Amino acid sequence: MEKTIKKTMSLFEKQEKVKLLLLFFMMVVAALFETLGIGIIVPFVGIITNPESIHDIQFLAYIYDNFGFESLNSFIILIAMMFLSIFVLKNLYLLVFHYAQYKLIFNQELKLSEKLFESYLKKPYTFHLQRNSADLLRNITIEVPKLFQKFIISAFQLVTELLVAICILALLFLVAPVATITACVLLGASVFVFFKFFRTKILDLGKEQQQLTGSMIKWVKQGLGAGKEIRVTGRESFFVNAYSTQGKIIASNNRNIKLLEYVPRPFIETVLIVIVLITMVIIVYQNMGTSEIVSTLALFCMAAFRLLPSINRILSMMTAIRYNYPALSAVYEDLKNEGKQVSKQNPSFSNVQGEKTFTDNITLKNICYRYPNEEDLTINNVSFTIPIGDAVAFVGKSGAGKTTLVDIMLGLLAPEKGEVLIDGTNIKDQRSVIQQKIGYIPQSIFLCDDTIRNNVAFGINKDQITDEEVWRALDQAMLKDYVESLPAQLNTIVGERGVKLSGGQRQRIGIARALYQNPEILFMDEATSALDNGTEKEIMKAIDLLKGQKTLIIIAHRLSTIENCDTVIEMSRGEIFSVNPKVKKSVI
Ligand SMILES: Nc1ncnc2c1ncn2[C@@H]1O[C@H](COP(=O)(O)OP(=O)(O)OP(=O)(O)O)[C@@H](O)[C@H]1O
Repeated sequence: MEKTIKKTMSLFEKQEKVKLLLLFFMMVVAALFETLGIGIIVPFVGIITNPESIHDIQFLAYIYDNFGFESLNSFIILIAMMFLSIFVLKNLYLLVFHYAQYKLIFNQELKLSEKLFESYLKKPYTFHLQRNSADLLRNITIEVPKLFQKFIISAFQLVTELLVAICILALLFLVAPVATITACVLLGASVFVFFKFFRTKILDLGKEQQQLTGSMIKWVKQGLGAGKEIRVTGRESFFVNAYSTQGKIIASNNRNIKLLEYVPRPFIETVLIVIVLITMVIIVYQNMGTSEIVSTLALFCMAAFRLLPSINRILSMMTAIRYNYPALSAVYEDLKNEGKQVSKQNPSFSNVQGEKTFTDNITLKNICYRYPNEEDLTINNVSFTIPIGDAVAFVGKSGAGKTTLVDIMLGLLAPEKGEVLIDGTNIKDQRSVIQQKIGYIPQSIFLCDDTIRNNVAFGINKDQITDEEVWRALDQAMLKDYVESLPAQLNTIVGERGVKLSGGQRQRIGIARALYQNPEILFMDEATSALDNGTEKEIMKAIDLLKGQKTLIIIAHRLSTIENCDTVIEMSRGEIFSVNPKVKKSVI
């Protein structure tokens, strides 16, 4: 319990905790209002059954005597109006309270899902190598809402209901202590037995549900992601079956949890009927006067009327909290050790070619790298220096470690041993400068379902994009003529993952994207392999024009791509096999 509260609180910042505390006080007032609504039943019924009793209540007698009431009947109308006003006030307050509660909860939900999304984007690349994106998608879009709308709201409502129940029971205790104590013992024991029995089962169901939801998202993603291959080979049913296997277990779990939420209702109802009957017997045996018996019974019936849904809710809130606890764990684990949320403002962007930031060289010193959970080193003691302004090519058989080495130079993977220096400074220590000055063209380009302009000026605010620079980059990537021929030109939407473009056009958008920011160092990881020989030659010609202005680091399988490089480094099994080899087609 303490751990759960700590975990929950760690998701909120100081200011938000203050708001939560405020909400807690509002909750206490709400519970008092609820109790007041029930508590005033006793004097009200007492006055109706015995109007003369107003003379025994000092406050009412004062009003009756001093405000010119001529008959008890007109005074009873006033009392009824007061009674109604208290109820209206109570319900208005509850409306405001619920508004404040939902406002805080849903604002926090948005904040936390943003924080989680941001933290995933900023996690080291190795984190993403080890986690399935379906689980991350599930955490942001399903677990965070579940955490707030099911876990936290249930916790809030549980506290409110508990407070209401305690206040009502305290009120009952004042009127009829013996009957109330009997009721408390019976009710407490019933709730305890119920939970003792189903506690573990509920938590296990919650955990399984979370894992299965991730699996279902994974199968949908995989099925839709491989749409073309699936249609060609007619394997749709394989994916549908895999999806529905998980779905069936989810459906059966949902049925079980709904049943567990329902079971307490008839059970508690029976217990409460027994309690009311016992209470009546106790009251009758206590030899009270008729009016007292009627008003006490009215109080008990009203209390039972309010307590029954309250206790039902307490039980279903306890089930919901337990069932949705895994959502808290998932979000907490992924946000653990995250610092404060950073500003949503994009870092300033400049693609103006000015004075060079890097002037000397890029040096790799004794780099060793091992992928997480792997035994063998993928990169083994690699050292070399690339003078700034040079064009260097990495060649070697598939799996030799070229991409891994480039990922290390990009700062995506942190070496187990050794360091990458640019102009003598470790890249770790100049991260933001490097992000501005490095361009990277990967093997396959990720395109957003957006315009060509926004895909070239990727992740840059609209007001910072210059169309001339977009055209310049498209020109360098040999795509200007094509884009000019389109009716919407730069405003053309490329479709999801660029489906409205050819493979070569997609790749060229990626090249234009890297060139748009005028990088000083350009990494190309088989960037032109999807292009036909003619287009590749043209692009390489354009890239060759950048020689001297930019440092070019190229991984390529085609001889033609690297023929103008200053240095060719041949890799084999994670090591440098030779430098400037007589490149044969077989090694590339
Ligand atoms: N995330 C990973 N986890 C474990 N091993 C990996 C991972 N990524 C790559 N490897 C392994 O590291 C080795 C080097 O892979 P890398 O992608 O660097 O080779 P490459 O030379 O770029 O190959 P290619 O030319 O085919 O792209 C391979 O044996 C590969 O199986």
